Amino acid sequence: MDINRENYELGLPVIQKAGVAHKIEFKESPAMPVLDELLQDEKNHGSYDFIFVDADKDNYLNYHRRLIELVKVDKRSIELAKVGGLIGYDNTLWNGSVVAPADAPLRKFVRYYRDFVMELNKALAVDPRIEICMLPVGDGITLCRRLK
Ligand SMILES: C[S@@+](CC[C@H](N)C(=O)[O-])C[C@H]1O[C@@H](n2cnc3c(N)ncnc32)[C@H](O)[C@@H]1O
Repeated sequence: MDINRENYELGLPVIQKAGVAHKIEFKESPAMPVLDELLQDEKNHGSYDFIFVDADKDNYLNYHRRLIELVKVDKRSIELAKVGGLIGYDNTLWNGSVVAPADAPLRKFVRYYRDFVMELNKALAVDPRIEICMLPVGDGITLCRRLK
């Protein structure tokens, strides 16, 4: 899912070349309502083997709640990721700003999202339902394996 179809279409030739286009159901939409829609269908609960999150950093914790935390819907507790499944959060080093001194000169958008990324990193580090591994590749990817 992506709010911008053009970005999906940019990668589509590679997806087609790999012969996996038939496995993709693209949704042009903000992620949140799509996740909420997925949560409405019981067959999606705890069913996802792998989820990759690479969108608006100020919503990562909201996404995390829908993917792994127990969201209460009609008094039932539900979530999307499978036990044993993986969630990847991209940009968790956020241009290195997460370890920069508070007064470091940062570009405006880097500074704006830094606190959100740091908040996510802290929440993931103490979340007992997952084990995490931060890969220092690119802009940092944190892999979370759902334990329970
Ligand atoms: C850094 S790009 C990554 C795209 C893709 N993962 C890749 O590596 O090519 C971030 C993407 O998030 C999308 N995006 C931003 N806010 C979003 C939202 N609220 N819901 C869904 N997608 C969003 C943008 O349109 C953009 O395509």
